[in-house]
Amino acid sequence: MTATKEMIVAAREAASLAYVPYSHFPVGAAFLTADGQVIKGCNIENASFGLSNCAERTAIFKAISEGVKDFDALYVFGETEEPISPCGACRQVLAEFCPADMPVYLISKDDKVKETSVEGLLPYSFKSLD
Ligand SMILES: O=c1ccn([C@H]2C[C@H](O)[C@@H](CO)O2)c(=O)[nH]1
Ligand SMILES: [Zn+2]
Repeated sequence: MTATKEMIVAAREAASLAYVPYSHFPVGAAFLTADGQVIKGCNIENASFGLSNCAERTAIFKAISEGVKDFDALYVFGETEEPISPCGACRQVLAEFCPADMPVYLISKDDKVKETSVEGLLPYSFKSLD
């Protein structure tokens, strides 16, 4: 699988809705689902910093809460020089819901794309279900 222009644009668009008055660091995430839907999320911060939610978890929690669970790919965009690298919390949440070999495309501010996978982001992850 390779990254599509349309999905890179979707991840960038998702970042445009970020609520980031504290970090000023907008991030966007976009899932492509098996039935061709695009589900987007942005980071949403809070005055109580620890309550902030990353773009990746916003997107996946939106999907799961709408009954969408067949994911084909994830795109993550950040205003970074090199392709953005998701935090540990998001890696663990992705490992819960997405296939280990699902492609994850990480995108920089200049549209540099790094392809990895859910397992590539978090090898030997903790799971309590078989
Ligand atoms: O992959 C990432 C990395 C960081 N952030 C958010 C968390 C916080 O709002 C801001 C700065 O860390 O960026 C994301 O949403 N996704
Ligand atoms: Zn995160």
